[in-house]
Order: sequence, then C-alpha cells, then structure tokens
Amino acid sequence: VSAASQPSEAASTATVEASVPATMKAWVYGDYGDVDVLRFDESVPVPEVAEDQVLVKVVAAALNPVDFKRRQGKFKATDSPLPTVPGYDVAGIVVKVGSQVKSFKEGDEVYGDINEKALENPKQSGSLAEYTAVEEKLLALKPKNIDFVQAAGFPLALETAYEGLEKAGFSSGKSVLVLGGAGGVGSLVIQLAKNVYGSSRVAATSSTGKLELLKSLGADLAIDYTKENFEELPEKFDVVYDTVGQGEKAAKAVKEGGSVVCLTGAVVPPGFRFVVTSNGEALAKLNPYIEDGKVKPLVDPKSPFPFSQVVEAFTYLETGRATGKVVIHPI
Ligand SMILES: NC(=O)C1=CN([C@@H]2O[C@H](COP(=O)(O)OP(=O)(O)OC[C@H]3O[C@@H](n4cnc5c(N)ncnc54)[C@H](OP(=O)(O)O)[C@@H]3O)[C@@H](O)[C@H]2O)C=CC1
Ligand SMILES: CC[C@H]1OC(C)=C(O)C1=O
Repeated sequence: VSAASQPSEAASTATVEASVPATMKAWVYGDYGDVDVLRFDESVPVPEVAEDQVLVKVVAAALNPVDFKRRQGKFKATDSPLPTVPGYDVAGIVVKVGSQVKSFKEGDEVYGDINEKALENPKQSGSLAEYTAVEEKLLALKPKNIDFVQAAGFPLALETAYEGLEKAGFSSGKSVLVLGGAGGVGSLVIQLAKNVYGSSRVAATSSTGKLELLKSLGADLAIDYTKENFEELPEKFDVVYDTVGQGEKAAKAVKEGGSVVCLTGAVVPPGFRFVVTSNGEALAKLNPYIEDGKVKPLVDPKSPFPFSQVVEAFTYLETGRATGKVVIHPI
C-alpha cells in the first residue's frame, strides 16, 4: 500500500479527535430522589480528558445498587456536586487519550468501574452517557471472548467479589457461604471461590426459582431462603460472604476464627465491611479467568435495556430481584 494512502499518525489522531462532539446525550439528575428525578438530556458537555485519563465512547453501561443509593442521597456527604450523570460500569472504545496515558491508545476496547472510591467524590459525569472520561489505571482491555454488554456488567461487581474474598483471606480448600448467590456480586463470588480459589465447598442462598442457577455457577449446596434458615443449619463455613445485609445471621453461620464479609447493612463481629476500590490491574489479573470460561458473565434476561429505558432499568434493579447484571445497550 503506497504511503500516500496512509494518513500520518497526527492526521489520524486529529481525525478521531475531530469526530468527538462538544456535547452528548446522557441521563442526568439535578436533585436527589427516586427514578422520577432522572432526565434524558441531549446536550450535556462531553467531559474533558485529564492528562492521566482516556475518553471512552460508551458502548454499554451496567447499573449497580450504588447508583440508585447515590441518587437517593444516601452518600450526599461525600458525593460530587449535582447535577450528576450516573453510572459506574462502562465498556467501550477509547477515542482520545491524555498526554500522560501509557497503557491505552485510540481504538482500544476497554472496560472498568470509572470511580476509584465508590463513595468518595464519584465522577459528576458517569457512564450513562455517550462518552465518559476515566483514569487509565481504572480500566483494562476487554477480553476478546465477551461482548460489550457482558463486559460492562463485570467491573464493580467482579472487583467487589474479588476484594471481599481477598480481605477475608479466602484460599484453596476453604468453604464459603454466599448470601445472595444470584445477584451481580454473589454470582461472581460463587465462581471465583469455586473456579479460581479452589474452594472445598461453596454454598449459596436464593429464592426457589434460582437454585439451579446457583448450582450451574458452581455452588455445591443451594439453599432456598424461602424454605429454610441457613443460620440454623449444622454446617458452618470458613467465610460467609453477605451481599444481602444479613450480617447478624451470617455471624451464626461462620466457623470459629472464620470471616464474614458484609457489603451492606449491620456488621456483627466477626463481620467486617469494606467499600470497593476500582482497580484496572485487578480486572487485568482476572481477565484470563474470563477468557478461559472459569468466570462467566451473568446478564439478567431482561437486559440489555436500550438507552431510552434507563428509568425502566433502574425500576427493575430496585426491586432487588435482578439475576446477574442489568445492562444498558445500545448507547
Ligand atoms: N460495599 C461495597 O463496596 C459494595 C456493596 N454492594 C451492595 O451489595 C448488595 C448487593 O449488590 P448486587 O449483587 O449488585 O445486588 P443485586 O441487585 O444484583 O442483587 C439482586 C439479587 O439479590 C438476591 N437476594 C435479595 N434478597 C435476598 C436474600 N434475602 N437472600 C438471598 N438472596 C437475596 C435476589 O435473589 P432472589 O430474587 O432469589 O431473592 C437477586 O438475584 C447491594 O446492597 C449493594 O449496594 C455492592 C457492591 C459493592
Ligand atoms: C456502604 C456500601 C455501599 O458501597 C457500595 C458500592 C454499595 O453498593 C453500598 O451499598
């Protein structure tokens, strides 16, 4: 191919940057409240890219409970100023890179949780938008064997599942009880415990209709919480991973010297609480398990919701019945 037909590096960069508009479509809320505060705005400023950030053209964005808890004002003391474009999880394509960025280039397919500290000054301009700016250290290259919808659902939930097991000192041969095994986080705790850490025994709770799903994810024991109380079972576990705010009951199911991971609700010794930290290196470390099928994406059957149906998507997530992740696509 003759040189003449190959645009210079500068020309191609300029071409890509020139294609980035000054404004974009995004979901925004200017007040805290229920889903009624959400507005679809067709003229939101495209975020500027800091020197350590990339601009991502959003292909898919996943919802997390932290999104609606934040919108309800539960974390207003440490929130960034309103108005807010919500959304933590993103999967998309790099269209612009900051001057200090080293790990990514234009055209890279990436995914990640855009807020390093979930509750400390989360970004004003989130992933429920056509573009979002995010530090390169919070992103990883999207595994080739999953699509953007599947990738968008991983970051916050997978990083939470992993960070909680690490903090609990989980390791090969240990047993774990997962409270909420069908949820975004719980479904990944089951898979990580079984297929990555080499757990000796994985138990998990859900309602009747999701028990077979728990077993398909790797649970050796699926407990129907509508029929029995896990804390009354004779079997105790090295780790209890509570994703449903049952810290008090969880403390009764853990072995002497074991750990209870509490994501929400009351924390009763030996339980501990943590708030997830977004980390691109953790995602990159887990990529091989996604690529070899040891960790599979679980996207709720009602997903993906189109960009126009973000209110419906949040309404569904807020029922507390989602099976895996609620994802928005196309955007
Ligand atoms: N501290 C932190 O850093 C983080 C905290 N969180 C918090 O953890 C919680 C879980 O998050 P996530 O997994 O995304 O939530 P999801 O919305 O994905 O959870 C929905 C699932 O929870 C299950 N569930 C609800 N109640 C129970 C119950 N009593 N027993 C067993 N399963 C139950 C439902 O199954 P069924 O229909 O069968 O009841 C459903 O499949 C949220 O409160 C979230 O805010 C999440 C991430 C990070
Ligand atoms: C205090 C836990 C809080 O942090 C995240 C990320 C959630 O989803 C919460 O409920």
